[in-house]
Amino acid sequence: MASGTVAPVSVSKGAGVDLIPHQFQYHTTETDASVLLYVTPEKAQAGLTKLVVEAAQAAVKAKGAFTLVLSGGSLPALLGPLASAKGIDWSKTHIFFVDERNVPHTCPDSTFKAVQEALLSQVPIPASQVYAIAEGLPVEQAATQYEGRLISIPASALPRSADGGFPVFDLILLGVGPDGHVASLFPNRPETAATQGWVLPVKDSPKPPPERITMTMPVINAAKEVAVVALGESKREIVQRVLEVQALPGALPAQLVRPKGGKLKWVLDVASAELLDVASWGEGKEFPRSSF
Ligand SMILES: O=C1O[C@H](COP(=O)(O)O)[C@@H](O)[C@H](O)[C@H]1O
Repeated sequence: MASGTVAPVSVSKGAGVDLIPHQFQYHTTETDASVLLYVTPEKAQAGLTKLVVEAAQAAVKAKGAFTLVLSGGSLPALLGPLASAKGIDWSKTHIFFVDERNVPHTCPDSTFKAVQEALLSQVPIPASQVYAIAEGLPVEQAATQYEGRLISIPASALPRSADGGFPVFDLILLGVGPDGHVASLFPNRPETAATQGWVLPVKDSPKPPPERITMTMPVINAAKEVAVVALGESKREIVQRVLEVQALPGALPAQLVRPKGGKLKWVLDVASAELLDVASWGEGKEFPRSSF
């Protein structure tokens, strides 16, 4: 058995059958993990919207602020419905980027640009609450500056973890690349193995553009909730590898995502879940857990 994994699994079907046709709970020693499997990408998008609204409401009720961390790639295009969703107080919402490309905000590669167009331009969020990467800096400085901005946020809005003093974001939305990378934490790279630091520079990313900044795995794993969103046929192979095949150390960053004491959710649709051995899930499925 992989270290840190504990069966059994309780399968709960029918929690909001329309939006969540199948919800599979995985309980591990570190995190409360589940897979939300939707029949269509549209229903998955609606499920993602609901998940964000619920996290926002809980965070504002608990501490008067909601910290939401976003990824790039295919994720921003799914965020549009949040603009009209009821229940998010944008004046109390703070937006961060789990990783960002070191490019101008006008560049098509900029995650900030994609999120701005899909969501932020549609909602009344104060500009000071959107934590974009600084433009035009060498990537090391961009990472240091981003980390410094996070450190300056009071613990009342962004608490620190008891274990290591990492920021505890309310919700981090991740994508997963075909090689299993999350954020800009790529397989077999030193940034992925980092156990210290909040934000690191990436100078030669295997996926273009080469310069990026990224939050570290300990920051991701300090979050209250992490949702990995993987929709469509192009994700089916990596979803199966991450959820069902224990990788060699360092080979699959997505298998390192285990928010300590927080919740982990995988948001899938039928196309991305097609290669999963769903029939065996009710018999005590374990999440594979590789190390770096
Ligand atoms: O480069 C990146 O890739 C991942 C995955 O993107 P996807 O398009 O395959 O969904 C993304 O999560 C990350 O933020 C981004 O910088």
